[in-house]
Amino acid sequence: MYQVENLNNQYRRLVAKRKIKQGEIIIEKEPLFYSVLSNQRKNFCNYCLKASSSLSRCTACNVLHYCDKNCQVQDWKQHKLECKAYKAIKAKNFNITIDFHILMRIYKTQNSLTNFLSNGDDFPIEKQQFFTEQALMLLKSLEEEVIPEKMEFLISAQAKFATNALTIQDSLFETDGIGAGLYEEVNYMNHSCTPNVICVFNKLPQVRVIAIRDIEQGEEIMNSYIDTKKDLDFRRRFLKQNYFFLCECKRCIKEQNEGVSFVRCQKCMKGRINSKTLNCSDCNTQGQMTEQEYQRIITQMEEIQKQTSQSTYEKTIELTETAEKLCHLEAPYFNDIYNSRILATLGVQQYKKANKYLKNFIELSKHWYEEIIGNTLEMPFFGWKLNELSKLNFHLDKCLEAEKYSERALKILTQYYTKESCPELNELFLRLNDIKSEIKMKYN
Ligand SMILES: C[S@@+](CC[C@H](N)C(=O)[O-])C[C@H]1O[C@@H](n2cnc3c(N)ncnc32)[C@H](O)[C@@H]1O
Repeated sequence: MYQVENLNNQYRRLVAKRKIKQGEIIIEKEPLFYSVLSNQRKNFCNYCLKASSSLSRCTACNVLHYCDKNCQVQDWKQHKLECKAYKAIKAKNFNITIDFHILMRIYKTQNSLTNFLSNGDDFPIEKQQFFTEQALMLLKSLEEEVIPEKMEFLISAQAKFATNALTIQDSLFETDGIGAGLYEEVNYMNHSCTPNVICVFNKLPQVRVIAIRDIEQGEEIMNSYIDTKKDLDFRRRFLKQNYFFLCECKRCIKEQNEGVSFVRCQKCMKGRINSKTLNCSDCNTQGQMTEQEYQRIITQMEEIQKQTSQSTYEKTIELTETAEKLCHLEAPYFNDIYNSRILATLGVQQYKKANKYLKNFIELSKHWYEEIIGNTLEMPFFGWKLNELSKLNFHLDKCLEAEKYSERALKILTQYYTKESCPELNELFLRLNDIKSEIKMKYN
């Protein structure tokens, strides 16, 4: 279905060997190495990566958490090689990050990750010093001699992990990630801000790379390394700092040349201010806004985006209203702001309002995915949002609506997940049965 192309013997990419239809699974792979993010260790099992509120810790090192004896025994094959070292360094208050943990496993298996790009020299000097410190700490914890070959191996492994690690997501995309892993072949996928595939985790920690739109024969298969709803500045800055390239995808070039228009004109309150010309689309006078005013609005929107996720219901509503005066709803910040508004409204049990907001949110997201990113709506994200809408409608006793949303959600989600591996999908199947029974009772 795909092949690896090697340009100038240094830049690899994945290319479609035939037309790939939207929804087709392109790659399905187990990781070479994976682990839970350090800040999620108390929430997800280090072996099966499933969420649990009753994980138990390895009593010897107190670092890794497991859901049961079986997972602990399975992981012991690897963990026995590091447990003593972790106990020793934990006592010195050294923070065992996911990077350090994976580095340890790479070192212990002596996998030199030959096919993984390292970007070694591009890392800033402070980062290279950090890699050196971590390598020294690792050898010290194992009471091993520090020799140049070992240091070189450990520094290169860290650079390779930083360049190729894939974030492991929960199926509902509710967290910023539960872990990270290194997956062969997936590591050849380059970035685009208008990706044609998405990575999902149906059977943790296995990854599935799935086409989110039709891909033509010869087209490059590309995923996104970042949240595609971020603005041009953010995307380019992040990619430059972490992956050392200037993104020149079609979307970045278009936004760079034509600017974007989502800031509301503060004079007429109707038109849009173009980020390049600072002209309003409605009153159409030149220089409707100064660069400083424009930047102030962007900063304020970023601030509101952060604040709404941790505010009370009243404050969230107030902040959303302020945001609506500053920007049109297509602004990249509204996705998170709207999501917080839905959660806050559900929190105070105002289900009818939440239902209305959720419908608006889906409309808003449609705009993003269809017009800006150019994808279809057949993405898991929409499936889960439709699932939420179905739950809300069922709760509000609107069974016919609930049935319609559940069926649409199932149609999308079964392309990505199986009910045997994804408990949330199984729940959706069961709920649809309940909804259908309720409808039969009501209308027959
Ligand atoms: C996970 S690797 C992708 C595969 C890589 N091209 C290879 O040969 O192994 C990530 C690295 O690929 C390069 N890369 C990925 N996407 C790119 C893009 N859109 N433009 C330029 N370089 C890119 C950058 O060097 C980045 O750090």
